[in-house]
Amino acid sequence: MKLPVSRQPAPKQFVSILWACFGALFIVTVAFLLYVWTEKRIDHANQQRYASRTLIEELRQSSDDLTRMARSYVVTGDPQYRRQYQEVLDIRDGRVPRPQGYDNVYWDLVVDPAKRPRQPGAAVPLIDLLRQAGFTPGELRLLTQAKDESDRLTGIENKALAMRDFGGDDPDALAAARAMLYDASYHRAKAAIMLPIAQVTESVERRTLHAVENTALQANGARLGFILFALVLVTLLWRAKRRLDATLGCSVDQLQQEILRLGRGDMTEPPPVPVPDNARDSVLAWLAESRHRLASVAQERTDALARAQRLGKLYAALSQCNQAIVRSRDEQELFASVCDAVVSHGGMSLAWVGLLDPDSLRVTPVAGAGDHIDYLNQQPISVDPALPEGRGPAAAAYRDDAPFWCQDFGQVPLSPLWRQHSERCGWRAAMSIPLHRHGAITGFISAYSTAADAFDPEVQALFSEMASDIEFALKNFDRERQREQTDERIQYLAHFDTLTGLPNRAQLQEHTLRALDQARAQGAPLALMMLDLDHFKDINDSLGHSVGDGLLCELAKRLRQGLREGDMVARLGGDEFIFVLQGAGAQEATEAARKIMELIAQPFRVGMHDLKVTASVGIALCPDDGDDMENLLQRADAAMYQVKRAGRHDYRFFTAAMHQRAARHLQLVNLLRYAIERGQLRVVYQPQVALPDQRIVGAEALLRWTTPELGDISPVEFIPAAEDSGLILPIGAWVLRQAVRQARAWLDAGLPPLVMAVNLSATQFRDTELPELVSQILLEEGLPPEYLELELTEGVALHDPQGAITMMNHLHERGIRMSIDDFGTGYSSLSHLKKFKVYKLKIDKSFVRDISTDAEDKAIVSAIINMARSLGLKTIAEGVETAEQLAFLRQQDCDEMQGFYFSKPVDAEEFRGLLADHAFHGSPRARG
Ligand SMILES: Nc1nc2c(ncn2[C@@H]2O[C@H](COP(=O)(O)O[C@H]3[C@@H](O)[C@H](n4cnc5c(=O)[nH]c(N)nc54)O[C@@H]3COP(=O)(O)O)[C@@H](O)[C@H]2O)c(=O)[nH]1
Repeated sequence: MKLPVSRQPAPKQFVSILWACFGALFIVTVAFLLYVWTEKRIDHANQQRYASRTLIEELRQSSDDLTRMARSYVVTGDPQYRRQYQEVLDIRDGRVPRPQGYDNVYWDLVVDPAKRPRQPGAAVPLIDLLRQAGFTPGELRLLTQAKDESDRLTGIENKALAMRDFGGDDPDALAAARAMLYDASYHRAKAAIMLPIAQVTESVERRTLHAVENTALQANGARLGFILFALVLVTLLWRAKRRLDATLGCSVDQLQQEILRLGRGDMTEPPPVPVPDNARDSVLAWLAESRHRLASVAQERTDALARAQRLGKLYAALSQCNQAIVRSRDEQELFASVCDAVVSHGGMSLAWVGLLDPDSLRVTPVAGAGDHIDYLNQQPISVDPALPEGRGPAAAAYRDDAPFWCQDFGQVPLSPLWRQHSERCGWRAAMSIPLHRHGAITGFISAYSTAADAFDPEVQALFSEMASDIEFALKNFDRERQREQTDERIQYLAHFDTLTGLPNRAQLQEHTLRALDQARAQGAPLALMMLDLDHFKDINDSLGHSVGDGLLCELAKRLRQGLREGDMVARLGGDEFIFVLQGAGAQEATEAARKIMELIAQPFRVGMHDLKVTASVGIALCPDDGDDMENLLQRADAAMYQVKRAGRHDYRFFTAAMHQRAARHLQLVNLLRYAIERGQLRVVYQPQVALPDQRIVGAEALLRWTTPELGDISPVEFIPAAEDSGLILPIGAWVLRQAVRQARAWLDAGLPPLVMAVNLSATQFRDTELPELVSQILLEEGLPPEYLELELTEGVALHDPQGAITMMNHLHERGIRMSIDDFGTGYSSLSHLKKFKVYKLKIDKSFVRDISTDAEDKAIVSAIINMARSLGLKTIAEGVETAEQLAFLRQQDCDEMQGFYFSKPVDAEEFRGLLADHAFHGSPRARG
């Protein structure tokens, strides 16, 4: 790895010195070699001097030896001397090898022949040795001269020797021979030999000494140079060492120690060899810096590794969290798993999840894992900044609605409370992330670490991802819970009535089937009872549906109380309830019905209202009236219907007669289906007369139905059947068209204009198509809308006052008049009446019937007329049959009347006659 070294030692000076050292070393070496060479030359000169002297000495010595041997032989006659003489001569002339050490042993040979050294050497003539010995030419010439003189002398000696050999002991011969060796000529010859030898010896001595001295002088010079440059070298080496020390900054050993530490990867601080102040640019400083950088790199690597491990753990925690999301069945399990994962895999000291109460701003821990978990129980946690416990990590996350990261408690100003906790638990870092649900903070996931800076950006990203995964899981839990609730709701709706909580039709059916099976199996009786509140519709219409619903709920409670063990009460809808009484015969059913009616008889408190209600109850028995649910229901219904017809507030058992009535109802519905197409319907008209002058001002269209099978059938009977079967819509439209068409016809016939009143049933009035239908018929039949009046019963108008107002407004906008029929039988309030777009109230004939005799009816009729007047409405009294009734109505300023007193409903032709008659006579005429 290349280190970014800012400062490096400059080794240039050291290198220069080092090169100088090498140079000096070279010179020292050369000087030394020179010195050695000169010393060798001195040795050589000395050797040459010695060799020269030895050869000269040999020449001189051999000459002397020859003289002595010759003289000894001549004097003694000893042949040994004769042989030795010859031997010396042979050696000198190179005829026999020269013995080793010949120069200094020769005399010994003479003394002891047994010990003569005879180590052979080379056989070289002395003259050749002299020539090779490096003598100068002058010297060699002198030596050659000496040798030549010696050889001449040898001739004399040989003559003397021969004389001794041949003369024997002859004294003359001896004397002559001796004279030859001792005479003056011999001595001159001898001197002629020694003189050149002496000259050469002197010359050689002088010359070789001079050479030795010269060479010694050169050797001294070389030695001096060697010493001088050796000193220079030492100086340079000392300087180099100084420079090296300065460059290194420490000793080489210390440097080696440092490098070895570096090599071993030992980066501990502080370094064993401190960097002196004056060595800031040294190798040691560089090494220290490099080691510091390497230590930083190593630390970074260690940190990165630790971070990678931490991230790895957190990824494992995230993975665990995701697995928990998939596996957890509820939030509690999820939160616990997530906390476990964060602590066991994410390396956190503590993790917890708390839920926020948005009202109190309290955070309640619901799951946690790790050390110091007791803290969660001991310490109340809040996000309210006004409280001391409301200034922790969760509060910070809540304040910003964003993750809160505290990297070091030591660096963050904490409230004393949180500082105390962090010190006690050893926490250094903390985080809290808000968890959202439905767009609002629902809680927090928080974690604590004993390591500072535990939440670097990657860790933060992981925790944030974990939090969004948890939010995703919460959303899923919500969806799942909603689905379960929906399923439960569906289940509930499938089996229970939502308003009262009683079993519904489905559950009733299941229960009844089981109960019937049981009854059949045991041969036991069973009673099925149907209850319907009397005039419940009026309560609904007049006091509103909420009051009606409240009443039904209270009623349901009471009905439940009246049940025996094993019995069931169900609500079929509206105010209709069914009882299944197991094991009940007529006696038990009667007791049950009475008990229930007594319970109902007690007033009900619903909101502000004290309501007194009664009920009609029909009872069917199994097996007498049937042994299946459908039959029993039908028959209980028929019995209850009969109670209603008979004036309500009673109970009745099913009888055969009821069965007939139910059958007739069914028959009517079936026949009514084809009544229009079979031409069985017709419309009759009853005049409406103005009271002041008894003019016919209107007509009420009333439907009549005659069948071949059943003859005339009263609208009182077939209109409810038409309502029940839905046939009232086509039939009502047919009536409307007939009436409008008739009104147009009368107008076209020139008869006085009148208003045609047509009854509207509840179903027709609730039909949103009604305004369009009416307009269309008026348009098609060509009747202006002001000639049409739609009669709506008070009950229908009050059933849904708001809907009635809307419908009336629509009709009013089209110019169609509305009136309220059967007024007085309902509970119309003035506020409603004011909003109803009606122009006339029709006083119900039940009040008119007794106005002559009943003071209460008089008062009611009078009140209705006055109220209508105050509201700007007209009044018409129906069912006027007598002159007394008429007189009272006129006295009360009632506007119009309708009744048998004037005319029964008649067909169109007859009505036309009435109109013509009336127009002609201008006065009323009672009809029978
Ligand atoms: N939705 C529709 N309802 C209709 C239609 N035709 C009739 N009806 C309603 O049927 C009820 C019975 O009607 P009906 O038998 O025709 O009786 C009407 C009159 O004959 C009767 N009346 C009139 N004057 C007298 C009287 O002096 N004495 C007496 N006992 N009865 C009398 O009143 C009936 C009219 O009542 P009302 O409509 O309230 O003015 C009845 O409720 C009809 O509304 C139809 O086409 N559609």
